[in-house]
Amino acid sequence: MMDKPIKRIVIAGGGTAGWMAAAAFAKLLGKNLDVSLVESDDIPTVGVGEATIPTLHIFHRLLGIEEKEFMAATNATFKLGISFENWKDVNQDYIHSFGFLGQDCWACGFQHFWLKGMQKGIASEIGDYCPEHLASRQGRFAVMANQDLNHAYHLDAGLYAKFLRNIAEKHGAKRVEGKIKDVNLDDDSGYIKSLTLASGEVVEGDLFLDCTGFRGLLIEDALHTGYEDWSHYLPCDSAVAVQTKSTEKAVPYTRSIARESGWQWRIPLQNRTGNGLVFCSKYMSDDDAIKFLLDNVEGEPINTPRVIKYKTGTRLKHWNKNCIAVGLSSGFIEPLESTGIHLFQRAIVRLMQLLPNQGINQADIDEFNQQTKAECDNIRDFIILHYHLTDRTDSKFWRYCKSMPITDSLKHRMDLFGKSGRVYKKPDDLFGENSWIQVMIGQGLIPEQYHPIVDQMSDEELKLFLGRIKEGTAKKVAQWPDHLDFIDHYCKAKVM
Ligand SMILES: Cc1cc2nc3c(=O)[nH]c(=O)nc-3n(C[C@H](O)[C@H](O)[C@H](O)COP(=O)(O)OP(=O)(O)OC[C@H]3O[C@@H](n4cnc5c(N)ncnc54)[C@H](O)[C@@H]3O)c2cc1C
Repeated sequence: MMDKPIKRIVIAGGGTAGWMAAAAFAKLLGKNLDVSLVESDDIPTVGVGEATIPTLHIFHRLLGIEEKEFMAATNATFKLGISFENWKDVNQDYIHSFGFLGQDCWACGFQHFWLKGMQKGIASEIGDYCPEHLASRQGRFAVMANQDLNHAYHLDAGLYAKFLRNIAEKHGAKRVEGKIKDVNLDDDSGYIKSLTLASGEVVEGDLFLDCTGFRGLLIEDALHTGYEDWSHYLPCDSAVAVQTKSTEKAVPYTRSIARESGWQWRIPLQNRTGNGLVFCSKYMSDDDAIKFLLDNVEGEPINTPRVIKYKTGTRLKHWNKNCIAVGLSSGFIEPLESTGIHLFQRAIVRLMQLLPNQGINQADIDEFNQQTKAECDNIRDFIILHYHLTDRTDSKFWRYCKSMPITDSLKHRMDLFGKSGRVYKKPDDLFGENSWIQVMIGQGLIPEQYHPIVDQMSDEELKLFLGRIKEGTAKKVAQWPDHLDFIDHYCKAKVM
């Protein structure tokens, strides 16, 4: 253990994770902490990670970030959910929106009322009862007083890091340019003492955040923490990314299009579109993936496609000795539900909440690792669900996904929903009931029965109940302007 108080935080790496951490520590704890960030201009950031989820609001509120200013600075658009195309089967689509479905009652969720409505032919698709879902389909968006749409953003990752760097430096964080050559450990404790840069400069610290991306220079190369491999559940291990000129109006959702050996993303920004193909190298070569992606983008490419290799899984400990892995150094689940930046933010806020005052103790480390593991396990299950619960058998990749072993926890969730339409949120669940319901139904799992309380309503009452919610949703959404028109007056990018 380390007895001395923590006074110096050293962040290794200046990608999204590094600058998020630097901005948060400098702004929120910087009066008593010395925050420095080491990065090398010679080592590029991974340069992807442009779709977010609504929890980013929490991080921005903590940092006092104003939405309009942040959106204009990062060419951001709004995101109300993800359109999953070809996932259940070829030519079958659904939307996982960030919104709430219909109206629950004390005994059960809205899906039970909807289910009976469908059986009786008096209900329509479940998204008709959710404003975020309907607004996605209609390409509308608005921020209005007393009417908070659950939204996130599509942003330019490079500009976001720059935006956060300004905040970090304004609050006293120091940037050190240089390539980390050696990580120096204390002979007795094995704790990290310092980093030696290629220039010979030595950067000393008390607590080190490893934000060096997939390299994991501190957490793995120096501390040999180990990795839990999830590739048997999440077999995609490669991605190719390319940016293109915009050809159409930016939609307020991410597109995720299932392909023969993986899936393709399309993320619309104000000035361009981010595209990528996530694929499994066992079934597709890098060259084929590049060709496939270029053949399936709209708009002229504005950079050269880049292939990124990874192994899905998680670090065995996210906090080891005096080093905390934040960002891709901590593991990688998969970008399907845009959970990367959320996990960085959780690691940073969790660390600040558990930050020891007088030295590091094992109880804090264990608590941090236990909370992180529970959160990652739940997200992993949610992602596996999309791949496993499919009718697709048209390629080796999809046949593997459909028949692969899944975790007991996911099996239980699927059985519970399939039998009785029930979903329970676990304490560490990032994705709430509405998310699980939309994806399970979207992927084709329709519950066998609805809750008996639904029969308290006559068919006529049920029809009125469902009709009232559907009409109210449609009326509300019809008032909102076109997504891009709204952006134009609300947060138009300064430089396009
Ligand atoms: C294909 C793909 C798609 C993704 N999509 C999303 C998404 O849509 N939404 C989402 O939330 N997340 C997504 N992510 C996850 C994540 O948000 C991004 O990958 C994120 O940009 C990674 O940031 P990072 O800071 O961990 O790593 P990096 O961007 O790789 O940054 C590493 C930093 O470490 C520095 N560094 C490394 N070695 C040294 C050294 N020896 N000396 C000095 N400096 C060094 C580099 O210079 C760099 O600054 C995606 C990830 C992948 C792989």
